Amino acid sequence: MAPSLIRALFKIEKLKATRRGWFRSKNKQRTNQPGGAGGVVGQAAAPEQENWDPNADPLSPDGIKISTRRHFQGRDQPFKYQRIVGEGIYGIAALLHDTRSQPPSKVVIKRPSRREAQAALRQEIRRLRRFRGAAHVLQMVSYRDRDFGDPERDADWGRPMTGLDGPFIVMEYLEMGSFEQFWNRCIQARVRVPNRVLWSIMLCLIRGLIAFAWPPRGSSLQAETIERVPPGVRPDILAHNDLHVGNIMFGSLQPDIREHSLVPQLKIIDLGLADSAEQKQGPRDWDNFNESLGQSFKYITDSLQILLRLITNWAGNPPMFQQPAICSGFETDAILLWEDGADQRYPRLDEALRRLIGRMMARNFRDRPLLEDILYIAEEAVRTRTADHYPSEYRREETDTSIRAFVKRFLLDA
Ligand SMILES: Nc1ncnc2c1ncn2[C@@H]1O[C@H](COP(=O)(O)OP(=O)(O)OP(=O)(O)O)[C@@H](O)[C@H]1O
Repeated sequence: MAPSLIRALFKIEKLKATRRGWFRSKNKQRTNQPGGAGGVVGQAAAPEQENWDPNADPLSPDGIKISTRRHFQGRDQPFKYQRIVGEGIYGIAALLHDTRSQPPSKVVIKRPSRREAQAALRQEIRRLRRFRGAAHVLQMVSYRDRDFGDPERDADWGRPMTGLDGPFIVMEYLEMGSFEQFWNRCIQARVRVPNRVLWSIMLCLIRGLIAFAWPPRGSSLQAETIERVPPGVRPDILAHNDLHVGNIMFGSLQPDIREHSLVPQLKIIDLGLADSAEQKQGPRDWDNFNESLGQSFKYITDSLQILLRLITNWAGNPPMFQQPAICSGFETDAILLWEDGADQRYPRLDEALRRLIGRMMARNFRDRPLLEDILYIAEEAVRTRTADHYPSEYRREETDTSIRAFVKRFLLDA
């Protein structure tokens, strides 16, 4: 192959890998604050006021930070400004304390810091409306956008937001940070992630995928419901288009819901680039559906593959241009798990999980299992696996007590 072609291919692969989060973490700082969300450079570290330009253009990152802080520092304002939790190309995300609720709760407001980013935020509002009620997608609490009229102006939300320019989104606060931060912590500690935690993460990712195939389109008061495959309903697929490890975040523990009583649920965020799959791929048919869903599978299992790499504490970059490995007679891109000798290298890994990932990442989407089937397998694993399922030498790290300690160390107290 000509060197220039190799270089071009390498660039494409690196771009893809960066997108997936393989390289991103090196350039990021962690906030290291208890419950601190966000992994974006420059957030909430130094005293914010001193770093911002007071004469900044109102529609610039500094200008938006200043106007947000000022607005929510008003004396009668029930939402109290806390800090910036995220900053990106789009704009800023600021944490607010809602003093009216009992006990007081927290929400995040996302505002664009560039004119060009306003359209993406409007798109995100449009998309988030479709996901109302989805347990594994970020939930919007309120918003303002001309296209949809003023915020859902009930007495609760309208008044505190008066005077704040749209578009903006008010959303639930995901207090335990991103999958990427979690991954970094695990890598640094060279820790093995228990199988039952991996299964729980896998189930969340599958449920998120179902939400993207059948967005619930709930009302503004819709309670969150666990995603299931609706029998006989054709999917209405939305492609996320930016599903990297920084855009998957941890929510909270839910003692009343078995699935999340030990491990917090994951939520997909940042729907600014989400788009209908059919717009990209022409008229919808089942092949298109499978293909676009297959692509989402790949993003999702890329995230999971990163997690699985923790088991060997391998922090290097993935090999490029690799031949696929073979799993159950199919070519798979889950190479790390299925290349020769991988089973001996990951002796603690639940074989059913290894096989499921191998099949989900089959290179040919026609070889991938049906969504209903992977959901069933993951649900059953989360429901029925206890420490007793695992060989005696690995059992200790799979007990409820060990998992609680793991979650406390790497998520709750991190
Ligand atoms: N609801 C939330 N709760 C806690 N932190 C959040 C929330 N929403 C966003 N963040 C933080 O802000 C960061 C940026 O948010 P988001 O991904 O929505 O913006 P973006 O500029 O579109 O990002 P990207 O660079 O991934 O495209 C997130 O990575 C996260 O750290």
